[in-house]
Amino acid sequence: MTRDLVVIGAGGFGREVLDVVDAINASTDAAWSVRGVVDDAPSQENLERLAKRGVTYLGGSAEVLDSQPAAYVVGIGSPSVRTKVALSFDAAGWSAATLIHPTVTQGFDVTIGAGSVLCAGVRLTTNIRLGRHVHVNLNSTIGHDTTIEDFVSINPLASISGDCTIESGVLVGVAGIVLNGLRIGADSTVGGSACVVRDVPAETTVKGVPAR
Ligand SMILES: CC(=O)SCCNC(=O)CCNC(=O)[C@H](O)C(C)(C)COP(=O)(O)OP(=O)(O)OC[C@H]1O[C@@H](n2cnc3c(N)ncnc32)[C@H](O)[C@@H]1OP(=O)(O)O
Repeated sequence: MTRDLVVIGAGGFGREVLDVVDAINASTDAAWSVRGVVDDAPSQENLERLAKRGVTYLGGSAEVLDSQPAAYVVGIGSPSVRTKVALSFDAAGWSAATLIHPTVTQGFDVTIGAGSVLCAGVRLTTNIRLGRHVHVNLNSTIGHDTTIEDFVSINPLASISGDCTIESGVLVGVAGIVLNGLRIGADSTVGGSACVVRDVPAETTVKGVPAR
């Protein structure tokens, strides 16, 4: 059955989410019908990019929240912005869609929360928990027995080892590595290409090798 979908965010990740939708539809017989994209302040360039792919710009979130509820997904990389947007759509009775690119591989006993987006080439092994509205970007890997809490963003090529806990609202930058058994505290940021070798407290930015 085809379901109506609204994508929030006309920026880079919002349009990458449209690519995930296209790939799902190509592999599963038009699972989603994209009603359009919501953005409170789209650039002219991004409006032209949407028009070029034949996707309707629906307006800002306030006006769209007044329309008939559909499934929604937030294509915004920032965990804090994504949290606010998702909570407003949830409160208005919209339902979060989970989008998994057909090239994603999953092992035994993996659960993925509503609103999450897994991009091309992501690999999850076994006994993994992903919360709500988690983004796992291109070619990232998540190891065994790891928990990724709500609203986490894992950027491309990141590698989260086994037995890790990534608390809510964390951003792991492009090609970031978290060694096994570690905990990244809520709302922290791991810099691009960092290697995390010890636990990171909440609301902390770490970068470099070893990450500090
Ligand atoms: C498809 C996509 O595009 S997905 C998006 C991919 N992008 C990412 O994942 C970005 C991840 N973000 C980062 O790595 C950021 O640089 C952060 C969060 C680590 C730091 O951001 P800011 O606090 O704004 O740092 P800022 O740019 O001011 O730099 C501060 C210092 O840290 C250094 N620095 C910045 N990022 C890094 C990094 N990843 N590793 C090591 N050093 C870094 C800078 O060189 C600078 O050093 P200096 O003071 O000696 O000149």
